[in-house]
Amino acid sequence: MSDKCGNCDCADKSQKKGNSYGVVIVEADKSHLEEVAAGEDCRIIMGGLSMGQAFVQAPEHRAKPSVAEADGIPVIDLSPLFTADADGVDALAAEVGRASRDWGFFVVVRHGVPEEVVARAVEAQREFFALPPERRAAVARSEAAQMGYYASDHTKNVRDWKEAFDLVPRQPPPRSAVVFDNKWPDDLPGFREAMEEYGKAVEELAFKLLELIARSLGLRPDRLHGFFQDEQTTFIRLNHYPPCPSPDLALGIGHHKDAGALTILYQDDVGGLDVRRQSNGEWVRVRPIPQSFIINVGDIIQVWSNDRYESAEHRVAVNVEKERFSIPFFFYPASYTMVEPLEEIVSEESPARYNPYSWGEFFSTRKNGNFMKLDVENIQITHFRKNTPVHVQ
Ligand SMILES: O=C(O)CCC(=O)C(=O)O
Ligand SMILES: [Fe+2]
Repeated sequence: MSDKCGNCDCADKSQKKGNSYGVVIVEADKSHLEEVAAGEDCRIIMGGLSMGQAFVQAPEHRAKPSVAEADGIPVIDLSPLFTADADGVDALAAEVGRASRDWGFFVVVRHGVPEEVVARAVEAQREFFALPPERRAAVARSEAAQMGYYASDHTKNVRDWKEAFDLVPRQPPPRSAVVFDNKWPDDLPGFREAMEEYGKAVEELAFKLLELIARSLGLRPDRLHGFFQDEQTTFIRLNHYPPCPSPDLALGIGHHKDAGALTILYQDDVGGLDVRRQSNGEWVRVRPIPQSFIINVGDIIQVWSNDRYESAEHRVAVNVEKERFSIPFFFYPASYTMVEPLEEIVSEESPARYNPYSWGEFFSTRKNGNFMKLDVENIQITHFRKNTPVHVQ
């Protein structure tokens, strides 16, 4: 096997050439691949990625040149959490509930995560992606040890125009199916400390948000905490989207829903995150707001709430001129959690819409799916929906 990735110049030898690991070509779809003239011949290398067929989205999934910036995505000021104002917290929970129901997404400001902690993490992230390729490759993830660097993720079998570094803010016990050992780059002073500090601060915010979600569902504030107490499978991802020569064809991340409970996302000032609005199915861009986090409820909260809240589809558009950085914190429960609609929420009139599923198994299947081309869609919560035929895209 060659010592290079089959699709670009990254060091991922597991990548087979062209279509064996790229776009699933359904007969009717073949035409759009010709727009990237014969793959290799037209390669433009940017930020270590080179444009080729594997990145080409089917026409219906591409970003349109102008997507409205959403005024509609609610911006929620969390400061009532930090004053002893019980009425303020109730009103906040109601606001979080409405946003989770109508959008599945909201932006929080005055969230309590210190500005300097975010700044140090972002600085460390930029330094990491500025390292020469061999130093990034030295901390590459593998199928057996999935934390670390990679430049070859696929969403729905189309390659994403990005590189990333995954780490866990807490070490789960070794009995988890997936190995979660962090890989820290050598000679990058302050990187590990900045990430650990960031992970701790954002986890505090995650628990506060969980409490607001529980209150908004009429549950006791700490009702959901137990799922995350000791053995969380939470991880942090540092995303780097280099400038892209064909932002009309490729995406930074293809359309998807987040599988976990909550995602707490830092984005820089470039913009590119699009959310599919639930009321009309239109894509809207989330406007960058300094010192904010974007929050989305993931599939687990959709299931716990028995569809009162919906995990919204989103994607990341890229652009020709600017690189973009983001940091999602994926707040995931312990791997032994059985995910099912909460008993307080289901009733005779509103029976459970999902069969229980094991989070650990779901998570490992999803993660392992990142390493191979799948003939069917990777595992989704729709597969556990009661009385619904399995949906394969
Ligand atoms: O980079 C972003 O804005 C979003 C990233 C995202 O959706 C993800 O990593 O799941
Ligand atoms: Fe996402």
